[in-house]
Amino acid sequence: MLCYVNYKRVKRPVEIPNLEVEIGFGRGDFIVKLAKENPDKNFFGIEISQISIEKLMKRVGKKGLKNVYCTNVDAYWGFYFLFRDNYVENIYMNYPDPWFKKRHHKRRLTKPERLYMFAKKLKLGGEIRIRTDNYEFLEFTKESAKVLDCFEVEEGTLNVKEPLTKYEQKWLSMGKTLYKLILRKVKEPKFVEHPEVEEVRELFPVKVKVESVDPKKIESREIKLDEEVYFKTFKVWQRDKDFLVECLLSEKGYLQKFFIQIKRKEDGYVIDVSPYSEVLRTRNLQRSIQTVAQLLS
Ligand SMILES: C[S@@+](CC[C@H](N)C(=O)[O-])C[C@H]1O[C@@H](n2cnc3c(N)ncnc32)[C@H](O)[C@@H]1O
Repeated sequence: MLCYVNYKRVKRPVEIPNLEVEIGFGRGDFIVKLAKENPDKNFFGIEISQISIEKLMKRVGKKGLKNVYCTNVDAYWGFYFLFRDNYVENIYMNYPDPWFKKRHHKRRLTKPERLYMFAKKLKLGGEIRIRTDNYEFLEFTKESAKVLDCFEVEEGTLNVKEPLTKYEQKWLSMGKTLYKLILRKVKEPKFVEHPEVEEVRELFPVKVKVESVDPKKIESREIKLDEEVYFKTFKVWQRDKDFLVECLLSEKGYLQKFFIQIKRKEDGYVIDVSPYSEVLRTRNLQRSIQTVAQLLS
């Protein structure tokens, strides 16, 4: 959930001083070590794996660390929504998925549009510190950095005495060569086209004047709302005269799962996002509510 950090609601942009961010912390060994060794700094982990989040929070709680934050979202959108420009002191990526196949390169964390977002939010003089076992990934990242034209680049092989993370341990035990790549921000990045999501101040409920609701009209539908914007409905639950629709909205890769409620009123039904769903209010979320209304009427 985007507006939550450790299940506590946070205001956006995040106001946490001396902040460093680890992307894809996995088991969390590195971020926990950093936090213990640097009590005067704060560390923010971004992970798409919910299990990793749960594990990190448990560990942080047990150790009583007060300087670790984390959130469960894709790193690009985490940076996009949470941080101000020129805010983050350093960014760490340890052994990001290399996505070997060419057709999967678009998933790489360091493709230009993603690196652009990380660079924008990084302070001048701050560094993106990457470790990888995959030289081709390192070369790819250097190419992206060239496009942005805002980094001083430093690279080399790693001489590791004590493994930092689970993956580092794994690659070392296999005798692999490990590499480091440091991208130091020395100026603002050149503009690169990147995905954006339009937020709105409020979502408005939509009224439909129908006698009854036929769940078949709204169940298991997939509707393309725009380029790279898909709205899906799944199951519909009925409770007395009201309904709840399970929904998914994918906007340029930013995913929201939520429920839409359809409430019986005297002269028809009112359709709105369920108060039990935590959502980011976007233009396309409003269109999703309108779409359900259209399907019903
Ligand atoms: C190969 S593992 C490395 C884990 C850890 N850094 C280590 O060295 O042991 C990659 C991690 O990145 C996370 N990840 C992949 N894509 C991500 C994304 N777009 N945003 C945030 N985390 C991501 C995965 O869930 C996984 O935990």
